[in-house]
Amino acid sequence: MNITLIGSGYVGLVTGTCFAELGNQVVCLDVDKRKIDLLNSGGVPIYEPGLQELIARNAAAGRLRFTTDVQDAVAHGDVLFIAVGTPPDEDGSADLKHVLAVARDIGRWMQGFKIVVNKSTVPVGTADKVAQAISAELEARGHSPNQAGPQDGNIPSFAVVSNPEFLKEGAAVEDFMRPDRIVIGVPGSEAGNRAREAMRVLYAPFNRNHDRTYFMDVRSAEFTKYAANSMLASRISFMNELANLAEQVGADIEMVRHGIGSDPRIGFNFLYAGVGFGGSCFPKDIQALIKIGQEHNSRLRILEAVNEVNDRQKLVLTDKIIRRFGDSLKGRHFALWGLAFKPNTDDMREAPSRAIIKALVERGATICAYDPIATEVAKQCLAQDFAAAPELLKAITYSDSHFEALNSADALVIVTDWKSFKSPDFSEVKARLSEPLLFDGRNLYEPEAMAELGIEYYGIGRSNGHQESLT
Ligand SMILES: NC(=O)C1=CN([C@@H]2O[C@H](COP(=O)(O)OP(=O)(O)OC[C@H]3O[C@@H](n4cnc5c(N)ncnc54)[C@H](O)[C@@H]3O)[C@@H](O)[C@H]2O)C=CC1
Ligand SMILES: O=C(O)[C@H]1O[C@H](OP(=O)(O)OP(=O)(O)OC[C@H]2O[C@@H](n3ccc(=O)[nH]c3=O)[C@H](O)[C@@H]2O)[C@H](O)[C@@H](O)[C@@H]1O
Repeated sequence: MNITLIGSGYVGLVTGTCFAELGNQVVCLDVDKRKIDLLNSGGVPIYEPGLQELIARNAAAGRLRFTTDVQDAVAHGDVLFIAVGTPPDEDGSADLKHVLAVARDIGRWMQGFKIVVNKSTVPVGTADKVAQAISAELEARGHSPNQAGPQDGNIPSFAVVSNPEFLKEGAAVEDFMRPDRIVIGVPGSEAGNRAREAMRVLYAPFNRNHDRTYFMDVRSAEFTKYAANSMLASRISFMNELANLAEQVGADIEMVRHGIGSDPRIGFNFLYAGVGFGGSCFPKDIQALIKIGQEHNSRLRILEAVNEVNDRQKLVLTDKIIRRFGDSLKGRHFALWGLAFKPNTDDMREAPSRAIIKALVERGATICAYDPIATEVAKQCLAQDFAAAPELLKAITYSDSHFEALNSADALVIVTDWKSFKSPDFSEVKARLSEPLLFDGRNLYEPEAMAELGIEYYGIGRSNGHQESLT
């Protein structure tokens, strides 16, 4: 099948590359010329395990190409995926300017029948707005908009489908290739029926052992995406809130996690307490759903709390540091392991490390940070964060060795749960730190083991560390 991905970021690039891997002819379009030039010269603009090899293989096989030429990209695809960003507007609602710009581009250039697929995360009702934007362009070209069904091959007609994406960064290729489910919302029309059949064929390779596809109406598909992210984020904030209470009552959240996760109705996934959720999606999607609720006079109180708890949680580790050292951290130096919002990605969007670094540096501390992948992206993001006080940036240095980052630090602060942090040589850690002191925002280690090693250890929700000495 001929497929076009409009927007070649985390979702567009992974989706396009994976469809090419399955034998489709794929064009990835982006407005960012630097991104496309980089892709055309064999580079990959994001870090995602396995992606580079897949891109190289499929580009070499002639199944995958990259362009900034909208007309060419729209002409190529029988299926046009919209995979552009939907960032939060000032009031928290999803900003659809990129999605609607793409819809207009499609309407401006399309010939014949096109299946337009919203893969971006968008509010309920967006498919209708996309259809209106395409129709307006078609009318401007002198065509009467025809969503009903293509009788003549050259007359522009289309169906707008919702196919939200559930992949996780850091495991995007794996998640895309082995999805739990494929949600497809199709309109109830002749064009919709044709789109449904095309989507069934496109996704057939994922359904060989059992059918994972859920066909539904467009609005339910759009809503499903927000519901899934909201449910996952709620679990995390719930566990974080319980972790904070566990410290007060002398319980260990890791024990509690095992105790509840073993109930299959609850399950073990997404029950890890930590420094709060970050990334480009949970924070913005929750805000967007809250906003949708407000607009429909249906306030989502639980989600409001999920966000509030998360904002607070990003500073829980800093609070522990302040309680240990006092409010001024002038003269204190910290080693910080992990900048990315989660392991296996270089994505720094809404990363808890940004809030933690800001809070420490504003109190006078200096930091040496190490991240296996995200350092370069982090430097750019932190430059933005400190735009109003650029002199504070000097307080942050970076190391390309996690051990060297420890040298002469007053404590080690762990923010991201990269695998390579899980079993460090603790004698080396102790030798390099000026004090054997560890603030672990991801509960990577056991408090008892740390005590045996003579390391003063503070986790999240762990009563049997040194938490009591902070209160
Ligand atoms: N990042 C993730 O893990 C997931 C993201 N999503 C959703 O997918 C959407 C895309 O997210 P990401 O891929 O992370 O965004 P991204 O920011 O990495 O990529 C978006 C790309 O679209 C391009 N773009 C913007 N306007 C354009 C236009 N008019 N024509 C062509 N290209 C244009 C940008 O230059 C950028 O390269 C969002 O709605 C997001 O919520 C959904 C599931 C997972
Ligand atoms: O819509 C999206 O963009 C995506 O958002 C999330 O994926 P992602 O943000 O890439 O990463 P997650 O693995 O979900 O982690 C999000 C944040 O939650 C944190 N987290 C996750 C799990 C957990 O138990 N505890 C916890 O604090 C992570 O550290 C990270 O900061 C969802 O998991 C994907 O299904 C969805 O497609």
